[in-house]
Amino acid sequence: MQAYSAESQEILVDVSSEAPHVYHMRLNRPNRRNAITFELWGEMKTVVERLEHEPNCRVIVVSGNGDSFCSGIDLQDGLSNVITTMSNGELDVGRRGIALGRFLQVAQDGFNAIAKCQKPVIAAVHNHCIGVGAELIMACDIRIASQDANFSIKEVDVGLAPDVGALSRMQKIVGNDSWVREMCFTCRNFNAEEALRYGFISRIYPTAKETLDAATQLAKVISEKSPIAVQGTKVNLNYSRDHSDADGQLFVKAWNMGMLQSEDLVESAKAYMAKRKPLFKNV
Ligand SMILES: CC/C=C\C=C\CC(=O)SCCNC(=O)CCNC(=O)[C@H](O)C(C)(C)COP(=O)(O)OP(=O)(O)OC[C@H]1O[C@@H](n2cnc3c(N)ncnc32)[C@H](O)[C@@H]1OP(=O)(O)O
Repeated sequence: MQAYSAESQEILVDVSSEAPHVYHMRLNRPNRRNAITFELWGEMKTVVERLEHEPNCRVIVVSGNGDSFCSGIDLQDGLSNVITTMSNGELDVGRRGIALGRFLQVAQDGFNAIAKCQKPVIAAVHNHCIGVGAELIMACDIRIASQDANFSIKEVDVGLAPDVGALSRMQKIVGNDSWVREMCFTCRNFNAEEALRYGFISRIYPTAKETLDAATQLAKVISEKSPIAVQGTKVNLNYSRDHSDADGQLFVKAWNMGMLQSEDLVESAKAYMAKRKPLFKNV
């Protein structure tokens, strides 16, 4: 499954399946350090939604081809539409605003597709993870990185408030609000060790290859579990993060009133008693 650029026929987001039930989605603009364009955001949404509806896919790994994970928005091609819209003298301020909103929505939709996808998404980061690259991984469920990874919430340095998820997600990922604000206001680089210390990532590996191998291994472990239970866990973690305890518990009770009736509960118990690995059907 590939997502081609309509303009250049470039593969912007490369998808492969390297293990049963594990799909690997790579940002594929290595000559631009995987800088993101609006076209790539659109392709990302298409790819993630396709994988969400692919019964064989249970876990998604995201990485970047080439020397860096992602160097942020494409400062050449990514901002040209925005700048053209802003300087369109034929539109009044309200119409320019609405047109800009449409671009921002495409960007948000690209990453929201990852956050909303019922299947866990694991980010394997190496080297640069800048601006919207850092916002991308904030939409993922699990973030791991190589020793050389370096991050920055760079948006203020290009004159805007981060608007593709950092301001709504970063405080929920990281418990230290003071550190979050420092990173967002100063745009300074932080390395893998600092990211790990503050809980922005959960593991560090020596090299990019080892990080990707570890992400794939982690994905395999998750993919062998009941897909009903794993996807239910993601849906409910997302729901409970944004609701009260009482609402969260009501939601998971309603969820399990349906999902407990799947054959996965019985299969898990049978496998335990028979001292064998459980086998679960695709969903
Ligand atoms: C809707 C939201 C609107 C805006 C949101 C913005 C949020 C952001 O993402 S802000 C962050 C923007 N990104 C940056 O400021 C980073 C810019 N790039 C760099 O600083 C460096 O390239 C680097 C990532 C530190 C890597 O440096 P190095 O290893 O020395 O490689 P280079 O020779 O610089 O890069 C190779 C090649 O890639 C091109 N490139 C790299 N990043 C971008 C980019 N973000 N946009 C466009 N092109 C990029 C670079 O120009 C080089 O191209 P050549 O043609 O080979 O010269």
